[in-house]
Amino acid sequence: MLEVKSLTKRFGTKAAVDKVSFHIDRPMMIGIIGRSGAGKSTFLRMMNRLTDASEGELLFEGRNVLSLKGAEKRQWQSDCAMIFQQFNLVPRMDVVSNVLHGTLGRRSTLTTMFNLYPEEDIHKAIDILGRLGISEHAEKRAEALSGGQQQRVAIARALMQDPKVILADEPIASLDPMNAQTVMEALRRIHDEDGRMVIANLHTLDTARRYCDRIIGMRDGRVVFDGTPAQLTTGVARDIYGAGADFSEAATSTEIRDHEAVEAVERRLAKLTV
Ligand SMILES: Nc1ncnc2c1ncn2[C@@H]1O[C@H](COP(=O)(O)OP(=O)(O)OP(=O)(O)O)[C@@H](O)[C@H]1O
Repeated sequence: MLEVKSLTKRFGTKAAVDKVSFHIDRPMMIGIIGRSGAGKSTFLRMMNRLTDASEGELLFEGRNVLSLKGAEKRQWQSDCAMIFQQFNLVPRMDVVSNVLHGTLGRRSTLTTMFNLYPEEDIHKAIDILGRLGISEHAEKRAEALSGGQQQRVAIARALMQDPKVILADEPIASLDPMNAQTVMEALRRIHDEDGRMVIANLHTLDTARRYCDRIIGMRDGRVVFDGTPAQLTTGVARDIYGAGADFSEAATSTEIRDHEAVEAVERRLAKLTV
């Protein structure tokens, strides 16, 4: 289904992605983990052709997507929708119009300029918002929503393209733990219910373990781990993050904890001990 062979991207002499190879034979939810600069974003950007590869192959359903040009390349970009850490919505535009922007690839500039969307698309957008639990916000401006709700709008926009693959680049990095959980659950459901492949770059181990079927660990552009959540032991994680014996999983955790409450207690205790 997806075969990546010796995929490499160099910026000058530095290889940001260095001979990455792996094979995925069915739609799965895949987490790519690794510290900042490991090459995770560059990999996703090559996959949906935002960045050209320096070397290697990336085959999806037998087609080398790296050699696609023109209309075929645009079709591929529509087949593999991307969502980003910062949502990339139009803040002052209402939610449903933001979602309808997901159909831009197949519409003329004129109809887009005048916001002339077919009724069928409007119904589809509202149905998708309903699936993601945010249809009651359809008429609000995107900027009026919480981060987690905005990210679900971005997922809805991606779903308007009816993609085969969803690429999510740090989708929860800007969210608090509660919103992060809602967004990860939405991505998981899209995979489970629609059978779409989801590939998400994640900073945190516990999120990857909890939501993904397979985890790929990258370090300095290379794949240093490829396995199931159960195989991702603390020792392996230490290797992926290039950390020493003092490595603590908590440092990469998004577990729901009441941080503010803990900090408030710590501040109070600090005052008492002065
Ligand atoms: N356009 C670019 N020009 C030069 N170097 C780049 C460019 N894009 C990425 N890099 C370098 O490639 C390496 C991998 O970057 P990349 O953004 O893919 O890592 P990442 O694992 O996604 O990290 P982060 O989580 O911080 O985004 C880094 O050393 C980065 O500085």
